Amino acid sequence: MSAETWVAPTATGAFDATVRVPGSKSITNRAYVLATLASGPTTVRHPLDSRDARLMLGALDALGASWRATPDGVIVSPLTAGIGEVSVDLGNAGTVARFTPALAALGSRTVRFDGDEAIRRRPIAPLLSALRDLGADIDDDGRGAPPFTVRGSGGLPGGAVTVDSSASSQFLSALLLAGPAFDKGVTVRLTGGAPPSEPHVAMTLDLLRRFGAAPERDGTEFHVPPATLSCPEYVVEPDLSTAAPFLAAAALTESTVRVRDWPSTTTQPGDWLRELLRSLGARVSLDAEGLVVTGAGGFPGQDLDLHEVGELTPVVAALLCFADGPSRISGVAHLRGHETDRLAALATELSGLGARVAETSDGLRITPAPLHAGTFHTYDDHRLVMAGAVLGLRVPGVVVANPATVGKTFPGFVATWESMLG
Ligand SMILES: O=C(O)C1=C[C@@H](OP(=O)(O)O)[C@@H](O)[C@H](O)C1
Ligand SMILES: C=C(OP(=O)(O)O)C(=O)O
Repeated sequence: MSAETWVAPTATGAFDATVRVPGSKSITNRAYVLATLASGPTTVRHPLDSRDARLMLGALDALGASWRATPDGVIVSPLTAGIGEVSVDLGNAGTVARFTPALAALGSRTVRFDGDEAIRRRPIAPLLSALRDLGADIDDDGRGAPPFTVRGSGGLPGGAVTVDSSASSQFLSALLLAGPAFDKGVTVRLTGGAPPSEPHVAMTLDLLRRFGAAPERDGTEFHVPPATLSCPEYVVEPDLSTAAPFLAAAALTESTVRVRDWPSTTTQPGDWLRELLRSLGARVSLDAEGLVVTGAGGFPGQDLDLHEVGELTPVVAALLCFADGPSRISGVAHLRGHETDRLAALATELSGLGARVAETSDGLRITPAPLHAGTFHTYDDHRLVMAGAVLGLRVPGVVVANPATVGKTFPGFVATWESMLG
């Protein structure tokens, strides 16, 4: 692999591999945020160590929390009071950009938030407006995206607020995660369409409960009363969305792939992959060791609404390029505000390798066609690197640009992928 490109390896036959994927980004970064609001230290075991997780720890450090690494985890100590001006680097991490501004508003520092060029295109206005309604003092340039500055005033009254979370479930999750620390807690009523990524909302409620809060939900209304949080130890599950390309590999090469430590119950959206792979004819079984998937060869085109599991779209789109007929992906208009405009990027890059892919208003239409060698550009999007790897399994000469960008969630992806193929 050169630094700039990686020729994704082609499978020469069926294989049998066992894979370990790192901790869930979404769980790790929620656990870190809640740990800073707890009354004592939290040991987060098996957390993700990646760019997004480090950006979160860097942000929490700037905001006045402290942490230290242990051999199998990170011990996070709560936020402390402090004054002065600090900066938070958001990189291109949605969880950092959306989950940490409320923490800044609860503190006493003046905090400037900014990051990569790409984060300056990702929506945040509905969240900033809800935080202002809850008492936060925030300056922004009116574009509805970073940069922005939060002037902490030592606490927030909280109370009732409405938010349109249809562009990202992270707006809602951000308000709920900070809810226990507001004087009056928070009552959030959703306006606009249903938030995407419903499992991530369930994940937020689950972690709040694990830290001792008592969130309640009644349809589109959520209530989080004030609470003293505590969770001396939290064990992070493997990231099931990171597992997606490995499971797709089993499906595409009639191989067997075991993903270790797949949880028997989880709020992660990646658990839906079990259902998808079964509908593609794969054999899927879950036992104490993990998930085992054996691919079955050809599969029909699919009509998939991915609204609840949008982050899986790049890998699923790559997989569907090998279906026996056309497929449709819908419900994911919000992917235009992800790491990149994922619908445009996937349409361009999959078409560039020979597939017939068209953008729709909320998804993609994919008509399989013989694919050929070429460069697969990745737009600083970790999940496009994973999609390129999946394509390369069946198409010799797929050159994945900027493979290192996969370090957002899995710095060891290329090495693990190559060792899976033996
Ligand atoms: O809360 C979270 O951890 C996430 C929520 C989802 O965001 P959107 O609702 O913006 O899609 C998901 O796509 C992202 O990868 C992680
Ligand atoms: C949308 C994603 O990330 P983020 O946490 O930056 O929103 C993703 O990982 O697919």
